[in-house]
Amino acid sequence: MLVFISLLNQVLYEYLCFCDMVFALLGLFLFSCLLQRVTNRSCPMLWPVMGIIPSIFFHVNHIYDWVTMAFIRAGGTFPYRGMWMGNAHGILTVDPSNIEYMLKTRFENFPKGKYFRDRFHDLLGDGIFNADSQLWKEQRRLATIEMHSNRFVKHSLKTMEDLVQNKLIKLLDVVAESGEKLDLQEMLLRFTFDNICTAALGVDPGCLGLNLPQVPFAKAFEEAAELTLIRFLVPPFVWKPMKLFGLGYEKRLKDAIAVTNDFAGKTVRDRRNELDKHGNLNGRSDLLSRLIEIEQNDCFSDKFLRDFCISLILAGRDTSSVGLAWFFWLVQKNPEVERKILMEINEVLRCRSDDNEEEVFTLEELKKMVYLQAAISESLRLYPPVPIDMKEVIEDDVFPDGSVVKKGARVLYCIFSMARMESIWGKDCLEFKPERWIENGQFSSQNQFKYAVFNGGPRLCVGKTFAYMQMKMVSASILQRYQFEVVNSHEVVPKLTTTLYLKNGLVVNLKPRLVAMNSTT
Ligand code: HEM
Repeated sequence: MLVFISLLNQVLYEYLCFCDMVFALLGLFLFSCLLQRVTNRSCPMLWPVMGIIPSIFFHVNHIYDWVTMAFIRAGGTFPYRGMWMGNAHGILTVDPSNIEYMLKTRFENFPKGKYFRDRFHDLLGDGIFNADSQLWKEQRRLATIEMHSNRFVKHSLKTMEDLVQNKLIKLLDVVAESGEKLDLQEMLLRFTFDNICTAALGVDPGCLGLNLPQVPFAKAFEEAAELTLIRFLVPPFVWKPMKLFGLGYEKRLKDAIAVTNDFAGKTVRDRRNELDKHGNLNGRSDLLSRLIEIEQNDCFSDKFLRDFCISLILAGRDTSSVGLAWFFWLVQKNPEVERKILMEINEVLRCRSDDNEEEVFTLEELKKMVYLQAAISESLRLYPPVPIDMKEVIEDDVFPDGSVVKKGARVLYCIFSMARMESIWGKDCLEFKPERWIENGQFSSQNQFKYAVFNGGPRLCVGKTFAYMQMKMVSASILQRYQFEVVNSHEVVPKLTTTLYLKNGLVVNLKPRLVAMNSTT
């Protein structure tokens, strides 16, 4: 009996000790939460052990709205921390002076960094989109010279004209005639993939065929890009062994990257053979051919050329199509803006000489479309294709607003939320208002760091001119010919990923625009 009582005592004692420990931990937890709330009231909660993760988890269904409110409450910048031992820490900001400091003033201290590079290296290698320092500098120099040359501008305009006239319009005619619904975003994604491949590689993959074919290169590219993003969600101690042993999604990623590399690698080899055979590539103006022609003493390896092209395709593939999809949605919701765009197109067409039978627009005509440019810029402001971006910190630093960052931290800047800050865009920041881009009848551009849609500083998007030309050509050609209506029950919400896709696409009904273009409706 005595033994039994002493055993019971022992168990009771250990139970009470355990309860004490649980209560002590709970107390500590509550105390840390309280301390956090008291000392950092205006910033999102950083939970003990889990950091900001529970806050994100609670708001995941409306994360953009939540983070925007968090910026407003915090005055533009707040600190974050990931899971204990995960080494993720830094700040989130929408403050234009911080962004200028990071992207321009202290550019060298805020590279893309190892975190980004490690995850993207299998797909992008050392391509411009994934490189820093010297490796980046040389590619940037080449890209800037070639992409802004008259030859490339003419070539890209020609590729856009051909695609719009011979494929996009034909496809949309068929759909409009059939009366079937159409996912406009899907169609635009196909368009921009064909367009960037033709411009960069000189090869049209044919995604915009009338039967909307599954193109293995396009499918593999899309899969490789999507699966790479999983590496940002799972910790390295999970994805690295999976990669090593070829398990799960890492196996699919490896296969998709192999298809992508084979296609791009073969294109590089074929082009070199063509040069050997004919002695020049005069008939070709795509970027790959230009680089092969200007290189001296074979200084670019096949891998360098392949990586360069793959980076360019990744950067120019979905950004403008996603931007266009949001643009069409906003225009449909704002008939007055649509009316003004049509008036402008009409005016441009009226100036054409009688013998101009062109079905698409010339560069000069696109340049005249000031209101369209303003409407596109305004739609990119509200729905930036790259909604959030990130840089790594090399050395401890202090931002203009006083925020301190430590070496190894990461700075995230939320371009989506910037558009919704009264402090940046004024009281009407939430309105779709192309007029804010027009001064004395001319397009008036905004400061790069307030409008960071195309990034800013030395790493400003190198495809910006291309993107505007493409978006103006496509939107003017479509609006000129068709009326469209987003189907009634269709839910338009952003997808949670690094590019701001419409989660459910943009499903519309198309009708030929019967009203003559010299009318304004
Ligand atoms: C609306 C369309 C576009 C938007 C909003 C956009 C936005 C951006 C942004 C935010 C970056 C910086 C990314 C970073 O460093 O983290 C960037 C870089 C880049 N973009 Fe674009 N882009 C667009 C279209 C294009 C197109 C069509 C091309 C190619 C023809 C292109 C080529 C590039 C390249 C090569 C870079 C890397 C530049 C560098 O790191 O020096 N972009 N773009």
